[in-house]
Amino acid sequence: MRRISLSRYLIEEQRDKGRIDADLRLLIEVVARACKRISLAIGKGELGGVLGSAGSENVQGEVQKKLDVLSNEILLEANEWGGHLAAMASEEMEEPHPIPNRFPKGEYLLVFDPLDGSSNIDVNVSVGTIFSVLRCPEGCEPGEAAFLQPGCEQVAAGYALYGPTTLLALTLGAGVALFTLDRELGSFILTGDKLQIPAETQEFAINMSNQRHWEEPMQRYVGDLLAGVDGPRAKDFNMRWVASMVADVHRILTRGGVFMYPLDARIAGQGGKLRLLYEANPMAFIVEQAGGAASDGHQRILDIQPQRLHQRIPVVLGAKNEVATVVAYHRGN
Ligand SMILES: O=P(O)(O)OC[C@H]1O[C@](O)(COP(=O)(O)O)[C@@H](O)[C@@H]1O
Ligand SMILES: [Mg+2]
Ligand SMILES: [Mg+2]
Repeated sequence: MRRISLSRYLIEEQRDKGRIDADLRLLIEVVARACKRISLAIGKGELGGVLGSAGSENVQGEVQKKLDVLSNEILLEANEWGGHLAAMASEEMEEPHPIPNRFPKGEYLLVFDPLDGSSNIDVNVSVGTIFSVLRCPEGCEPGEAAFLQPGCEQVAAGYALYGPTTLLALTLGAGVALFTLDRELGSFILTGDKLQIPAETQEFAINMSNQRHWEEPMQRYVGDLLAGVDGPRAKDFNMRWVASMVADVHRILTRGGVFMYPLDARIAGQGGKLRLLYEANPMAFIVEQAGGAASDGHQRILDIQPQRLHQRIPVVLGAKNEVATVVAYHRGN
């Protein structure tokens, strides 16, 4: 593998392969720079005064951590003046944030979960940032309607994982590349290319404490996994649950598996737990680009037409054959 920097990788994608234009290249550079700043803030922990609650709630009624607010501000501030965007939207903001008139504007839309896995911050477990890039439709007003595009329209998506090392996974629609932050150089360096998720797996990720609230097909499916070698699946399954989607999806990208956050009776009214535009769609894009699949249990996530900016959906993603099996259980097969 050529240990090239993210900048060099993006220049090659633009100049040699013609996959992206200069604006998209620079936009991703800005997002990566913001992720480096978030990584530094997280690394300081208690010493940087960044742990704990911010004493506020976001639009979805969730208590905001100081790092939720800080990460959102870092991403907003870094991208505002870049000149490549029409607007941004985030988990932490009720409405989209149009680029102020004093800054140059571009034709892209950026939507992000600035800090994913907030419940893990204070216990020093991996968290991440998830982002998705869309094109602002021709002549669009950069309001909510502009963002309501199905995930198959994404032109780029990625996540930063702030773990023992800081990683950046990126897709531009032609495979998934992985970069590791070299802390001395301050650069993301290519350490994985054309990542592939094996079609078969014996590992699943789900919050088992919600079991009694799931719908019948999910109860049956997970019941059959737990029955192991003596059950209908005739093999033993291992289970992992970090409770940071970025970390759980990254494990699947690295060693395979299936990740699920299904509908449960308590959250049925809100459609699910995970957010379509800035959690499910970017992760579905990455997983499909790595040869995996992503479904809400019934249909391909990337085909879903969003109705609202903060819409939630059930998510099943990872190993292609295992996702197909989950869908078959939902069809009653
Ligand atoms: O606490 P639970 O129910 O296990 O849920 C964990 C899920 O919630 C999330 O933390 C939601 O993300 P936020 O921290 O951005 O709200 C996912 O990352 C994770 O998969
Ligand atoms: Mg999240
Ligand atoms: Mg979040």
